[in-house]
Amino acid sequence: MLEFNFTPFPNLETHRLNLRRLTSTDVNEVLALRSNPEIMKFIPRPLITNQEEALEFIITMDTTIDSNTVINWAITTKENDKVIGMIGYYRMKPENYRAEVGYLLATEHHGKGIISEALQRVVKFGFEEMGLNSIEAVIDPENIASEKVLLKTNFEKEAYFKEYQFFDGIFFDSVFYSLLKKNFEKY
Ligand SMILES: CC(=O)SCCNC(=O)CCNC(=O)[C@H](O)C(C)(C)COP(=O)(O)OP(=O)(O)OC[C@H]1O[C@@H](n2cnc3c(N)ncnc32)[C@H](O)[C@@H]1OP(=O)(O)O
Repeated sequence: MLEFNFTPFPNLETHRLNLRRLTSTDVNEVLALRSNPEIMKFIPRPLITNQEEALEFIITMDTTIDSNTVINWAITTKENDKVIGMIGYYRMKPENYRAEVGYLLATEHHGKGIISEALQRVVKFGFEEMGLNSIEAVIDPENIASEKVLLKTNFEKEAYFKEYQFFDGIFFDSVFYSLLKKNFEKY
């Protein structure tokens, strides 16, 4: 079974971005991201509605990183340490050397290739540092922007599950994408 170790926290860097640990000082940015119905439209999680819930989210992330069960990075630009998005492996399947990646980004930064850039780095970390053999991403079939990000990062569409998830009284279809280590290594 694969074992993860996120201590010390792995800060990552890309051409334009820093990927760092969330701290309690990021509470307003986390609240802005997770309370925005437009950003959360395709993410089946309850909206965060106040600072207390945002702080609780940060503390939960911190605890799960400490226990090596989840890893989440705050995305900032190199010019400004303010959080503009988040990316992470939110569901681990260590017995299968596999993890599920997820991400979100503040609306004003959409369409500039930011998540593609962050994902490329996080995928590299997943294969080279975490020891993953495969990475999966689960998206809503209407989430075209997320699909484009995955395809640009060489993920392949594997399956379409009808009414796979139940959230807020509705059954949602889910599309599964994955990237295998052996295919990542080709690029
Ligand atoms: C696996 C998962 O985590 S699923 C959940 C993903 N997160 C969300 O849905 C949260 C809300 N959405 C977002 O935060 C962002 O839109 C993301 C994360 C999906 C994409 O981040 P971005 O940094 O904007 O992506 P990036 O700029 O790399 O690429 C997006 C591409 O989709 C395109 N696009 C964006 N919206 C749309 C749309 N509605 N229809 C068609 N294309 C679109 C962009 O033009 C761009 O295309 P290009 O590569 O040809 O230029």
